[in-house]
Amino acid sequence: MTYVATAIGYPYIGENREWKKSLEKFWKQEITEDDFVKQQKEIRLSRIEKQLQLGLNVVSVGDFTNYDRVLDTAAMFGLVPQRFNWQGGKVDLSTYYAMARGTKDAVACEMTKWFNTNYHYIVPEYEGQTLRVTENTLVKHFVEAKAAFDIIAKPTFIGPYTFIQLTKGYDRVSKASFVLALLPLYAQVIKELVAVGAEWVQLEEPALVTSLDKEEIQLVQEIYAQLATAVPEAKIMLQTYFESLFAYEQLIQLPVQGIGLDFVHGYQDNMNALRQHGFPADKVLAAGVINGRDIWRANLAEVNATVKAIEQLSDAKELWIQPSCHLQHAPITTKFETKLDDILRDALAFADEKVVEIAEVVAYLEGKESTAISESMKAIEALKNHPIRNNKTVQQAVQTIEQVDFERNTPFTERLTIQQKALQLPLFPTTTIGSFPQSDEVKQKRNAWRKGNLTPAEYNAFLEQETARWVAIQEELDIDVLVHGEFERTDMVEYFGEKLTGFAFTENAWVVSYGSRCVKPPIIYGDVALETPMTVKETVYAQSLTKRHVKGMLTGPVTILNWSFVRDDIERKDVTYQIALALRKEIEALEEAGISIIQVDEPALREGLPLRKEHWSAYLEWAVGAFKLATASVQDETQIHTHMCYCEFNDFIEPISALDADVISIETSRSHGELISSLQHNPYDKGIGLGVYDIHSPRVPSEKEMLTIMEDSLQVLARNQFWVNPDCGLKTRKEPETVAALANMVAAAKTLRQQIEQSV
Ligand SMILES: Nc1nc2c(c(=O)[nH]1)N[C@@H](CNc1ccc(C(=O)N[C@@H](CCC(=O)N[C@@H](CCC(=O)N[C@@H](CCC(=O)O)C(=O)O)C(=O)O)C(=O)O)cc1)CN2
Ligand code: MET
Ligand SMILES: [Zn+2]
Repeated sequence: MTYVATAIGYPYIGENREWKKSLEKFWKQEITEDDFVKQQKEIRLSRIEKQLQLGLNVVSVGDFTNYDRVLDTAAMFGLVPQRFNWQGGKVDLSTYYAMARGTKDAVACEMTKWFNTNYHYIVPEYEGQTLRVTENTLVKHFVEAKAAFDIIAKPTFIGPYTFIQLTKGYDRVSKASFVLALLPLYAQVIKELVAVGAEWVQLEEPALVTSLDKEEIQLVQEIYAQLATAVPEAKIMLQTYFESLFAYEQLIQLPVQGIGLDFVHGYQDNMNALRQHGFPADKVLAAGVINGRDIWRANLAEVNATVKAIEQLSDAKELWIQPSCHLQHAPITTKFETKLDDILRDALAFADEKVVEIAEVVAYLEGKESTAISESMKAIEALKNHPIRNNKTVQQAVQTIEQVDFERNTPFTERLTIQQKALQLPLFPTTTIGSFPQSDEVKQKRNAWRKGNLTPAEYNAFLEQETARWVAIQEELDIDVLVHGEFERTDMVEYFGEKLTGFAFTENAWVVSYGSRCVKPPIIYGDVALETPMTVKETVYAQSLTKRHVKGMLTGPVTILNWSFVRDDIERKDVTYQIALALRKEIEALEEAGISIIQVDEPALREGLPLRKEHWSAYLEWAVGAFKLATASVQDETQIHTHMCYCEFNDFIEPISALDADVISIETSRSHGELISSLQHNPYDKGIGLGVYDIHSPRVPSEKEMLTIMEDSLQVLARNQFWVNPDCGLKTRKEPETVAALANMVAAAKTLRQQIEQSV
């Protein structure tokens, strides 16, 4: 048996986020395009070198990107929407980034969650364009790696079925023509790779782990049959991840030379399938056995046992050992984390340490002796016994939750009347989602405070000054419900992690969230408890400056869970309930302090939805439950808001309603029509603000544009339920464009009010 240590993909942001910094400098025109291209190449190659040094036998190319790998695939095939005025030829960087970020004249392509992760990809749009291979970047990167290190790398890109599923713009009829146009291009790219010496080509097909109907399975079979005919000379590694392969018995027979399975997230089902149906003797099995999207050190004794079992159950002619998915979802290295609790630090493995684990597993299979196994077990045992995992009060509180704790006192329709009376808001109230621009000054002051160059009092005074300035701006703009601006927060999850016990936060554990934007997820490693209020001071301060309502602003329990790295020794449900109970206290404290509108953001509720429909109801029961547990104890007069963004919401209206939040603000501007039509079929009766402009673009939308969106929305929503707000928080925007856009938004709301008044 041959064993190969490999990875589906390795992070591209760089140990110190060199990739991000270079890209942002290029956008700001602080470096030239030539410099940028050179820097990106250096980063690309240095990460290959590192993976080789850490012990991989085969590394991937094509796992790197200039912004997003789905966008790369779209650009490679010339799938550029007309509005970007692309003149053909190669897709130049300016067209590429216009699609990602929008321009003055063209709205950006839609951005949405990559399966059940916190990464967002750019949604390809098919408009019937003539497709062709604009540039085979995979060949370029393959040749570049060969020249630098004399290796045969494994080119990887998004496979045809997944790419087709993620593309929008076609209906059932034109789907066939899209597939027909696309497949020869896949074949061409693969042919050219083989011609320059590639042995394996990896096609990533995470869509094959989602629930598929008969027609979809048939399409998958047709696609791969056609590819096999078109490029018989290629060896295709069909790579799946995030769950077990759907319809294993059928799909395992696809005419490809290798199949990759996720034995971490799809462990149970993939093992069962393997036991029942075996694995074809003529194929290579790539086994994802190290969790590619968490931060925990693996128990190598367990992993080795799994791998041995896989080996025995399959007839595979070769076994590849790899992390369960692209490592872009994990931070890069633990070596900078010098401030963590020793027991915790010892139990961590980021991307580099995971690569080493892969090499260790292969060494074990090859019969080499190593102390790695016992060391991993010791580290995990130590963390298990950590006192922070033994907070009896918190554990007891979760065990004694009762049914009444999940429900508000009064049903929504009655609350609505009570709140309307108490809050006295105009028709179509205007508001924002919470954050205002995190200017360079805000970040610099925070940095100075962290380094001890600014006293806590000075930092606090600065934050208050910034809040006061923005309260004045909001009043000037005549916004109805104000926010304090979230200037004290680096990130809506990391900030709460720093305040709650049971969390640890890192110095450098960045992962990419979209484009160049990164997040530093906190680590939940113990029982979660609230010791002191987290947001009361800032909110009450803002409220003291104005007669208008200031909305309290919290991140919800499910989002805190989904955007953190979470301990895996207890159920996710129980961790979430612990967070929910902590938030419940915070919400009660805000209410007690006189705050009458409280927003609890749950943008990650949808992304946490299992990839298989049969698991949805179990997840939703506790996820929706956690939100209700956090929010249900308030008075009828207190209005609970929530917010969601950058997900597919069309099949999600029911769970949203089940949250029993009085008002939701929801991102829609990049995919407006779809949500509207979905609301038509699934009536929604609570307060709702459909985002009227895209906040990911510096473009200032006109009043007229937003008015149109509002008028469309009113086709499916009642007047007294409709709120007006942007798609999401404004922290990434600059001040001038923010103020200009909000001014147009308020003007549009006022015009709409006038129209209504005139019509009665
Ligand atoms: N966790 C999470 N997930 C999410 C979202 C979210 O808000 N949070 N929103 C959606 C995605 N949207 C996002 C929007 C913005 C950013 C974002 O702005 N990220 C920042 C980092 C934010 C941060 O922590 N900033 C630190 C600064 C960290 C830093 O870069 N410091 C400099 C030095 C400071 C300086 O700039 O002077 C350095 O280390 O070099 C701070 O504010 O203090 C970035 O990539 O640039 C991320 C995600 C979905 N998923
Ligand atoms: N309150 C948060 C903000 O405005 C919600 C963001 S959702 C990703 O930034
Ligand atoms: Zn949002």
